[in-house]
Amino acid sequence: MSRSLHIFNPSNLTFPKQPYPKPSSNRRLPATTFSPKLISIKASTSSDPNSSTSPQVLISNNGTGAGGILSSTTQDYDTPPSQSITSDSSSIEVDAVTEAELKENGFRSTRRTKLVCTIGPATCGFEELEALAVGGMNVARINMCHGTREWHRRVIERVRRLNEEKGFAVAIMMDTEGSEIHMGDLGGASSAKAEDGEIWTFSVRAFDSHRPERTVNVNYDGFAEDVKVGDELLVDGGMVRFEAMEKIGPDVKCRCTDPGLMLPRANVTFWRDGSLVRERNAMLPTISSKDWLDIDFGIAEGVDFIAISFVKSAEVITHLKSYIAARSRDSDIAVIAKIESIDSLKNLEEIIQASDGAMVARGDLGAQIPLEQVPAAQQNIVQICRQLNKPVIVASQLLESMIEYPTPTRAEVADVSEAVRQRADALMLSGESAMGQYPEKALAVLRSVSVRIEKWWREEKCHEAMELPVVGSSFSDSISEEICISAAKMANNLGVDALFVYTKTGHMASLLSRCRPDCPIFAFTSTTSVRRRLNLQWGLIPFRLSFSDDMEGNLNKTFSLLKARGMIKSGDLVIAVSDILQSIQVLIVP
Ligand SMILES: Nc1ncnc2c1ncn2[C@@H]1O[C@H](COP(=O)(O)OP(=O)(O)OP(=O)(O)O)[C@@H](O)[C@H]1O
Ligand SMILES: CC(=O)C(=O)O
Ligand SMILES: [K+]
Ligand SMILES: [Mg+2]
Repeated sequence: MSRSLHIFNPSNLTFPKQPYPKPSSNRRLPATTFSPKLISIKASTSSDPNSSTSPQVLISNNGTGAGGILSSTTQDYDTPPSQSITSDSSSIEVDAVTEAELKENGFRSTRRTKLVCTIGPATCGFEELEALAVGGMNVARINMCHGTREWHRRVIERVRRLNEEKGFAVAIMMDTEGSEIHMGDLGGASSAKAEDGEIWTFSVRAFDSHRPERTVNVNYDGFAEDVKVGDELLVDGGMVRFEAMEKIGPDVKCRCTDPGLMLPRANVTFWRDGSLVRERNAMLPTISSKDWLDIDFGIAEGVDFIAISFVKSAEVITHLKSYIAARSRDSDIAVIAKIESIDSLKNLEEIIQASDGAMVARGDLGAQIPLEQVPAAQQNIVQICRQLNKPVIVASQLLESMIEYPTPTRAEVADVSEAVRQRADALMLSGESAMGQYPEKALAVLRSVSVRIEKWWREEKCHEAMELPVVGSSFSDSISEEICISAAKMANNLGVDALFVYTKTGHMASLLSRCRPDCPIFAFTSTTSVRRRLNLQWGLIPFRLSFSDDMEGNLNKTFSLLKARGMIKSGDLVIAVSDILQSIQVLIVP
């Protein structure tokens, strides 16, 4: 398939304009206090290791306020990171886009699927980044395959400034290059067109300034030795194909068999007798020496996620996690395993278990397994992630034609719909937002398709009965899981407007998200970095709020702050859980 072949381009069709107002920096309003009316169902438990009491369920209907039943306090969470807790305890932080969406469309129709945008030359400016944030970008991804560290540092700085000045909580994901084979940077050209039958030279020689015509450099020194005449070369996962004709020292002469556009640093794989050749490159380390430098850069910059390319085993993830833990004592960087190689499919469960999340990196995956196997792999990865309670991103070519055209193909819309229907946590734009002509339009398509499919799914009431195995290792963890499963079920049965979760580390929020309830989940956390990280997870609307161990006080404060901003109203029905008190509370907003 060629990137340049698009049969249908209806330029008169447009997607809906941004429904959101421009973000405002006036985000804080003073609190007023009042008591909520409370119907409480409480599973009172103690996680005190010295206590032998087993959990008991107390059901009470108490219209007088929250105080009476909220007695026991548990401390089963980790100590919260000390950094970035704002001292202003009378405020709540939520971004202007979410706030506007809640006010305009109500709780029910907020978008649950999260959106990741790869930042590149088309979107690296402050205004373009702001437009993406306004358009619903939850996570900005920087790909260390491209650009310099200085370039990436400036992008990170701008996203930070956007968060600080405009109240967004856009998280930053750094994606490593990995040590797979790729082409050089095309000497600064934005792309190179290969036509059918043309002879191109793939060379391990580095070209300083002048790149000879129809010649590309390959980054792997063993390339010319490993390739055999007759092998098939796939550029960019098969977007362009060649056949190896002749080897001359460091050069391999190849004939183009499937024409198309080659992008700088596109990946290269070679196939022999219908299967991928994994000779010496299979021995290359998952994390190269350049990747380690990039990881140090990511830690120093305090990125929220590090995505590791071409993961082969769980060990590399465990190793990286301990490296990060030793280097960055108070910031907690989540490690995302990119599933894009045959080896990662073989060790899928262990890899996902060891990681903080996964990415279905369909671009490279489709160059390593036959294309027709990619959809089944995607469904399997999404399902395992959900079962193991790890966020999952579906990535690559979701709206590929929008790199060039302002409207997607019907097939692309169907593909996005399928990922939403599978209830993946997040969808990702790659070239569409990094170097495409219509980044904001592509984001608007992801947004509108997500909202539409989610609504259809709720209307159809097609809750899949997915078995959710126990993921926690301690008894206290199991209690939290049961509470979240029950709270989500109650929320669906009672048709409540929102689930509230007060969480220090974000764990309780992720357990609720895993249940994929009908209503949105308002996640209150006291830490800015936890708030940003929760932005990757399905259905969570993360707020920053300082809260105490007194749940009655927390609820009063939250209701008054949200009411004052018009984000909830009297009579709304809410279910609240927390990692402070192991209970489920059903509340009517007073
Ligand atoms: N920082 C950047 N500078 C220049 N171009 C970029 C940058 N980031 C992305 N791009 C362009 O956008 C395209 C798509 O981006 P994407 O992040 O999906 O990378 P990729 O090279 O396809 O590889 P992978 O996602 O497997 O790491 C790239 O091929 C490149 O042309
Ligand atoms: C995202 C990515 O790395 C891929 O699809 O290959
Ligand atoms: K990468
Ligand atoms: Mg890849």
